[in-house]
Amino acid sequence: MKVAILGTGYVGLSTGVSLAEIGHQVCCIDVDEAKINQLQQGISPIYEPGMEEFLTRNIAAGRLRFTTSHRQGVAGAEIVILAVGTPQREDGSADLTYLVEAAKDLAAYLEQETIVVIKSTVPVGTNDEVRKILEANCHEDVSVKMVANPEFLRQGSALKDTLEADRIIIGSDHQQAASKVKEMYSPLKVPCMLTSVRSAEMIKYASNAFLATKISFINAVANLCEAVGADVTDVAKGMGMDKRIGNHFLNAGIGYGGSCFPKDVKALWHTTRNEEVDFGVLAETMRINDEQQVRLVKKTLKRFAGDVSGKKIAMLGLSFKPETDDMREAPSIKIAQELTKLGAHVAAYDPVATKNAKRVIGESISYADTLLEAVTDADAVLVVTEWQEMKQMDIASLGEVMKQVIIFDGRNCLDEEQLRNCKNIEYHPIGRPAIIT
Ligand SMILES: NC(=O)c1ccc[n+]([C@@H]2O[C@H](COP(=O)([O-])OP(=O)(O)OC[C@H]3O[C@@H](n4cnc5c(N)ncnc54)[C@H](O)[C@@H]3O)[C@@H](O)[C@H]2O)c1
Ligand SMILES: O=c1ccn([C@@H]2O[C@H](COP(=O)(O)OP(=O)(O)O[C@H]3O[C@H](CO)[C@@H](O)[C@H](O)[C@H]3O)[C@@H](O)[C@H]2O)c(=O)[nH]1
Repeated sequence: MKVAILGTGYVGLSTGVSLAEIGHQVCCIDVDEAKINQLQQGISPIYEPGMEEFLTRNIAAGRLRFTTSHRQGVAGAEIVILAVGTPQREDGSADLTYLVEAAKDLAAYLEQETIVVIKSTVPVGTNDEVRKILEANCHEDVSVKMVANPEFLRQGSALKDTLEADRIIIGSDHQQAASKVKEMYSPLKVPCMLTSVRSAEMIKYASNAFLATKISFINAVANLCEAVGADVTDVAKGMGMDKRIGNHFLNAGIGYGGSCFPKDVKALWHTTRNEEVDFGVLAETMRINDEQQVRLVKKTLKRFAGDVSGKKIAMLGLSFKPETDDMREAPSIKIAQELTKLGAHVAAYDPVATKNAKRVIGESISYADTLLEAVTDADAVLVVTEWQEMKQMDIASLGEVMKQVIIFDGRNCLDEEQLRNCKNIEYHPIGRPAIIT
């Protein structure tokens, strides 16, 4: 099938290479010339495991190409997928500016049989609004066929999530269009659910809000565990053994970040307010998350009797999760700001996100080239992102370089056995008893 994709971000690019991989002829379009230049050479503008191999293989096979020209990219496409960003506005609602622009860019090149798929995360009713824009700007003979097809991939495992998704949601009021989109995905052998456009749009927000709520719930349980002397890791394991609860997304830590959960919970909250529907749990989810993101700062401050000024704090991890260089809404941002405000000197290390972090956090903190450089002479270590490198660090040798080995683990990711075998360390996880040797 001939497919065009507008937007080569995490979603557009992952979708593009995956559809090429299963045999479709894919053209990815982006307004960002620098991105397209890189992609044409098989270079991925984002850090995503496996992406460059997929790019190189499919470009070489002639199934994948990149352009800045909407006309060239869309010409002859049976399916056009919109995967542009839908960031949040000041008031928390979804900003649809890019989507509206993309629809206008696309409209003139729509052909009679083209199906338009919205993959971006959009508030309920957006497909109908985009249809109106397309109808107002396309050739008069074209009858616009829309399909809502939200995306559920996670950054860091985007390709695996796309190729081995749990489900594909196809929302359309046009049966033939829905069947065609189902056929496009058929080589993946992933269950497809056909539904209405509005239900498809809602499924995306409800899923993200539910997962975010699960995280805030377990973080609140973690804080309670600390107060009453229980261990949240065991509590989550015991809860998760109940199939009705499930063991996924019950890792307590320093809250959710990233380009999706924070903005999507806010956008859904905004919709509930507009519709005057009471959904207070969303407000609590956001409130708990805001507090949880600075939990490590509070713990550090308490440990140093309320004064961290002049202390060197090593911050291990900057990206919002491992295996990505994305800094959007990463807890590291708030942690760096708060510690700096308190007069601490933060030395941060991340295997891939430093370049992006410098743009977001700026020069108020220092950036180490290695983990060892960050922890040398530090008064405390904060584990902020659970990269493999952090999980595998040699805790026993920290004593040789740090002033004193005090570790605050915001992801509960360090090896307990190793910690217990080390001498003269203090280890403070989230929602679990401290280990002091
Ligand atoms: N990032 C994720 O993990 C993820 C997962 C599922 C869903 N989503 C949703 O998917 C959408 C895209 O997210 P993303 O993270 O890939 O965004 P992104 O910001 O990484 O990429 C969007 C791309 O669209 C391009 N673009 C903007 N206007 C354009 C136009 N008129 N024509 C062509 N290209 C244009 C931009 O230059 C950019 O490269 C959002 O709605 C997001 O909420 C994201
Ligand atoms: O048990 C958990 C699981 C996740 N997180 C945090 O939650 C955030 C989001 O993690 P994750 O969901 O793995 O990454 P995303 O790439 O943001 O993916 C989410 O957002 C995407 C965009 O909408 C959706 O497509 C995915 O299904 C959804 O998982 C990160 O800060 C994680 O550290 C936790 O704190 N505890």
